[in-house]
Order: sequence, then C-alpha cells, then structure tokens
Amino acid sequence: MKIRLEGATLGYGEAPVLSEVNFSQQRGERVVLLGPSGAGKSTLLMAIHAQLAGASRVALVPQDGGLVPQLSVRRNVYMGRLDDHGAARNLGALIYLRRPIRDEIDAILARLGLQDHVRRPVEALSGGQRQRTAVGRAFYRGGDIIVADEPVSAVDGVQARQIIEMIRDRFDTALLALHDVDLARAFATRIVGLRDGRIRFDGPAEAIDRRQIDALYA
Ligand SMILES: Nc1ncnc2c1ncn2[C@@H]1O[C@H](COP(=O)(O)OP(=O)(O)OP(=O)(O)O)[C@@H](O)[C@H]1O
Repeated sequence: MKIRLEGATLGYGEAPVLSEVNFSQQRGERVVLLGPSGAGKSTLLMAIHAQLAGASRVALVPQDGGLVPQLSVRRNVYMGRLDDHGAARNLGALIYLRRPIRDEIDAILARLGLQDHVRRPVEALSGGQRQRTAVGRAFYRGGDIIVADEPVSAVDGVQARQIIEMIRDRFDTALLALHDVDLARAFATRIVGLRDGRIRFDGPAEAIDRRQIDALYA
C-alpha cells in the first residue's frame, strides 16, 4: 500500500482545485480530512483512491454512495466484491445469491441496522439507509484501507458514532473526510485541515487544537 503525493496539482479542468499538495499516509494511520465545503476534501480523496486502485484492495465509500437504485440492498452490498468473480457468476448473482454469501451480507447489514431492508430496492430507502448500504458494501469488500467521503453525514449522531467505531474495528488504515469535528477527533490518529485547496495543517490528532480547526471554517 503506497500513498504519496508530492507537489501534486489536482483538479478537473484548467483551474486546479489543489496545488502543490504533499501528502503521504502509512499503514496503520487513521487520517481524517477536515475543512469547509469546497475545500477540496473529495478531490484529494479521489486522487488517493486512484493512486491506490489496482495495487491495493480499497474499500471505498464515495460521497454520492455509488449505489444502483433499482437493485436490492443485498445486491448492492454484493457489488463490493464484483471484481473477485467472473462475469458469469456475477450475472447469476443478479438472479440468485448463494446461501453463504447471503448470510455474510445479511450479518453486515444487521450490524448496520438494515436487517429489515435487505430485499428492498435502494431507491425506496431513506438517505441514511442508503448511506448505511454504501458503508455495508465497503465492509463486505474489506481490504487494506477504507477510503470514505463523509460516510456518516446522513445518519443520526448515535448511528454515526457506531458506524465510525465499526470502521475503526474493521480497518487498520483509513482515510476519511468528515464534517463532525468531535467524531474526527474520536476516530483519527492524524488530522489534515484543508481550506481553499490547500493543506493548512497536518498532524497527530492530539496535537491539533480547537483554534486551528475553527480557523478552517472561519
Ligand atoms: N467534477 C468536478 N468538476 C469540476 N469541478 C469540481 C468537480 N468536483 C468538484 N469540483 C470543484 O472542486 C472544488 C473542491 O471540491 P471538493 O468536492 O473536492 O470539496 P469538498 O471539500 O469535498 O467539499 P464538500 O464538503 O462540499 O464535499 C470545488 O470548488 C468544486 O466546485
């Protein structure tokens, strides 16, 4: 697993969103990106995901969930391992999921409080239920690292804390964008503050003080 950006410029068209970015992450670190809307958190996350993809197994929770609305919760979770199987098996899984697979998926969904929704199409779910489905897919996938873009923004505070704890228990290495500063502090070993496309601070969670964080959002 190698995460290293040196002097990177990241963006979508002509104008860069992030310039001269230096960022690296070691195995075992839980890094949280903080910063106001538009600071560049998603841009940085997706650049790192692109760097990891192929070389490492990454569990991804994209900001928009990336779910297939017409398919059931269970099948959306199954998608987490789509690339472990051939096309024939995946096509078959659209019609029938074998018992051991179903049981494994359902156990994850139960831990996320979705046991009563496993057969429902994602399009019939609430925003928070969808978000938990996307998290479930990442758990089912597993891997060397989880990269998650505001994975608990649509659930209530109690659920958010539970899900963040589940992420911590399941993945040694994590890179998350979060809005909730207290949650970030509880989870992270390291906090990176972004504002206007620049990294304003980057250090051990316990060394980052409230003033630095408030300045991001001022
Ligand atoms: N697909 C895109 N095409 C062009 N510009 C984009 C695209 N996605 C994001 N941007 C721009 O890049 C900048 C940073 O956006 P980004 O999504 O990385 O911020 P963020 O910190 O994740 O914000 P939020 O907390 O609102 O998700 C913004 O100015 C945004 O308008």
